[in-house]
Amino acid sequence: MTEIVNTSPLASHTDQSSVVDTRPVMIDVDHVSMVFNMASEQLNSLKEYAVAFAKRELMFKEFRAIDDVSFTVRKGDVFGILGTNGSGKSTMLKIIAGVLEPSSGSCHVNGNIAPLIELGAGFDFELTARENIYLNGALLGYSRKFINQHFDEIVEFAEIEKFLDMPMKNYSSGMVARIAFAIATVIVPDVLIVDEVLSVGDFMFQQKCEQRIMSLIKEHDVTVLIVSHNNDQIERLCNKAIWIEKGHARMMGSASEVCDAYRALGGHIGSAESEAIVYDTLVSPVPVDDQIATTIAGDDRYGTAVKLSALCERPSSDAVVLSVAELPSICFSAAALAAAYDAPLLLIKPDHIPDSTMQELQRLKPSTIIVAGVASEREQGVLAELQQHFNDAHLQFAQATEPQTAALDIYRSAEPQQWGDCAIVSWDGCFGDQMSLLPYSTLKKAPYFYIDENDQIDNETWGVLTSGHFSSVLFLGSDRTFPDEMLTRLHNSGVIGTRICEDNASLANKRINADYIIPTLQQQGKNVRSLIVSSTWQPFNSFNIGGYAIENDAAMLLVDSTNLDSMAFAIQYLKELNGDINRLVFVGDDNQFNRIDKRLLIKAVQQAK
Ligand SMILES: Nc1ncnc2c1ncn2[C@@H]1O[C@H](COP(=O)(O)OP(=O)(O)OP(=O)(O)O)[C@@H](O)[C@H]1O
Repeated sequence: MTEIVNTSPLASHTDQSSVVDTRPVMIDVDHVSMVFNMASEQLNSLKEYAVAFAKRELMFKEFRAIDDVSFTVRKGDVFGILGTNGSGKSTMLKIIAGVLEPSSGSCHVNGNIAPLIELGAGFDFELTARENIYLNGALLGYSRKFINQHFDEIVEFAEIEKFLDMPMKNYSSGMVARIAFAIATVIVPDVLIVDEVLSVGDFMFQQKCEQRIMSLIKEHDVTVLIVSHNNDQIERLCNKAIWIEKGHARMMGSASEVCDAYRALGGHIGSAESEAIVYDTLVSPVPVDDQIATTIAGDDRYGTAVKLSALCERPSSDAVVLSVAELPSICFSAAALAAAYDAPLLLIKPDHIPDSTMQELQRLKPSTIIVAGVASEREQGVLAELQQHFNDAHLQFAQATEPQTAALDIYRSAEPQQWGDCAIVSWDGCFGDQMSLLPYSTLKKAPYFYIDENDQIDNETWGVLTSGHFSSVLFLGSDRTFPDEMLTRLHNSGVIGTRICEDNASLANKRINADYIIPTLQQQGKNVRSLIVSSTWQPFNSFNIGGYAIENDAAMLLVDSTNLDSMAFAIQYLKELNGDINRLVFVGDDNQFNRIDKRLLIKAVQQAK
């Protein structure tokens, strides 16, 4: 059975520095486990609890929040703790700060600690900030005289001069974080422990805290322990880090190595085998040649479509297809229409043309504009904008907004002879296969049609498919939706029907490349050397990829970068292509593919050579 979140140590790479470190050990966590006892049934009141306790009916189940974790932090280290939600980071910090006693193992801290762990602990929210500075200072062991001496410094750092005499219950969590951080760092502690504080304040304050931490480290050699969800922050501030997952230590080492592994694997689902493939690629010594990768990304889906349009030369076309970027099926049909017209596809909102799209339209100066997917009651906005800016252009609307009727409307927006002799029939949610096919459908000028809400091909669509225009139809779906009997009927009308149905989008992607895109380009004397990397679940960046793919002899590579199985499949697939590929074009911003995702796939390309 597939393990969803892996927790075993990435052992071969755990803290393998061979240099003997002679700096004093400040924190020594030795085989620490923390077991919480939780009532196994829900008890709603103290009375219920007392009754259950008296009857000896109180049952507990053990929950191991930390499981045999060991590490040492040396003087001057800035040590980061990474891990997904609930993985045990705060519990670990509480054990180090002495707030919790470990169930087994030991934890020693050498020197005094300034713990910034639970935001608001040590404050009385009915009191003013001024009173709380003395209260919290006293709890941290500072004398009144010491606080008096440093009071202005604390207030100045926390930037709360104007609110000093306001009760703290009226403070925002960011303001509470400012005071807590200012008080805790007014002395120079031996060990500073920072939990959620850095993530609560605003950006300016976070920067100020980071600067204070850096000066404590540089000027006073303070040892710092930081927990953060933001691995960029851990990488920026820390020299070493540990990754804890569901209470287990997965990896310890230099902050940059641990952060990279966490970016590639942390919180990502997938089998242990897939994780091993991704991790081995990550740590393999193959140099990363960034030159083989390009990224095409605008500020949003509209901007990305504009970038792709601008990268394609289409001297023969003076038309533009606009599609509302809401329903993928309408956009796929519109992409096919753009291919039929040899025209660019740009994206719009239902009631408005975004600025980037408008600028590209003004650059292209089309004489025909075909708009797909604008419902009649909302069309006025788009229509008015087009009439205002493109008074002389011929405007055409395909107004239907249901996948299957919109596809027919869009098909009829071109003359039959503009279409090729192949058609594609799909269902609305089948993004991956439709994306994989885009270079082929563009090349073949193949229209996309859709099954109706009863999973049936309606009579009108069937009539178009068997009109004699098409010689072949690709069906994206299983034999439940497209049964043999239907293919036979189609065959009797002189049309060859083929089903494409694989277990997942990655397998279908590979089959579509092998059976359709690579051979079709080869027939034109072209070899596929590039892959356009698109996110499996983000079709909105990729609808007008077809024209770009054809001009660049490219096939598609669909990857879900949050899924280790998908990432491992892509790595293996690139290796199987045996060095045929020498260019990757990533479509979409960092949310689709971050620098580690890109690095992994670039390495796979280089390993294949
Ligand atoms: N006092 C407690 N009793 C029972 N369970 C607890 C207790 N404190 C923490 N836990 C559980 O231990 C696990 C680890 O919690 P912890 O707060 O250490 O995680 P974390 O990594 O800091 O999470 P987050 O990133 O969400 O802050 C969680 O499942 C949590 O519910």
